[in-house]
Amino acid sequence: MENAIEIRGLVKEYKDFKLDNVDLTLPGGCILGLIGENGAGKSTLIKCLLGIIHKNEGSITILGRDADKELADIKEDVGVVLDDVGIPDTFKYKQINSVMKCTYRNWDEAVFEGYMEKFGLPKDKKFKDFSRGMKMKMGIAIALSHNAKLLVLDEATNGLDPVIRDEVTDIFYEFTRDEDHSILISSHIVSDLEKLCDYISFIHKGRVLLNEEKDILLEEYGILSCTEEVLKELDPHAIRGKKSGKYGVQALVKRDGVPAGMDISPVTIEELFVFMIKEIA
Ligand SMILES: Nc1ncnc2c1ncn2[C@@H]1O[C@H](COP(=O)(O)OP(=O)(O)OP(=O)(O)O)[C@@H](O)[C@H]1O
Repeated sequence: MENAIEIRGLVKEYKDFKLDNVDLTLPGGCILGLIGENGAGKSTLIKCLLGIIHKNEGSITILGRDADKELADIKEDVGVVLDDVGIPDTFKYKQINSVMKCTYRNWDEAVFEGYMEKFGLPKDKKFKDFSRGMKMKMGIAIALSHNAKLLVLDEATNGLDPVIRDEVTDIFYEFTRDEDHSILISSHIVSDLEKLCDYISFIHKGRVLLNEEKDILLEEYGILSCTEEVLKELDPHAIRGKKSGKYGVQALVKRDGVPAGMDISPVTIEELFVFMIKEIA
């Protein structure tokens, strides 16, 4: 199975910010979650990927094709939801449908109508009168209605209520059931990403800190609760972050670097991220 996305040596420089030599791989049929603090560079990375902004250096391959040369063609196969859904204010369902019909060769009106109903979106309301959640749902409905092979979602589930988020999560999951459908998704709702993703990427200050299979991360790391004294005895390489509290220390540890028999509890992806970022901040 070919990779859905391959980014190599990506550099994008702004005056006060640099995406610095980013490598990222999304294997076909998988879901990759991009996690990073505000301003880490997630949207910049996604915009470079989609050719919305120009990169300074690096190569990007999407669905096996060179993004520098074949972007227009590639876009047919990529469903995109960005923070700003980008629909003109006065448009209603009918106009949106007409424009999308002209935009995408594979636009499927019946599928779009199905999502309008599923998401409870009104057909007679102007886009500007949609709530934020409704706007995001519209973006997702469009992205899913042109037979895309890859979805690129930047904060696409923000503003959705928990029930709809759960529904949308199931839809994304279904989307990648077959091997040639993949998703790149960024979100601050890390618990959703933990449920959904096969791969996790941490991005911090413009650098990719980690790009790993989720199950491997959850298996390899754990939280050790102990005293400062006990922690000092451990191999410093096994300790990836710590938090001191009233009753001792909590440390993020690599399980294989810590002696057997110590009481290590499972870690969540959110904890893993917070501990790691605090350690290097
Ligand atoms: N057009 C621009 N000109 C200058 N700097 C920019 C521009 N666009 C983004 N930046 C800077 O690039 C950095 C990364 O921004 P980006 O939007 O990629 O972060 P993010 O990880 O998506 O953040 P958030 O989680 O807050 O959405 C920020 O410091 C931002 O100010």
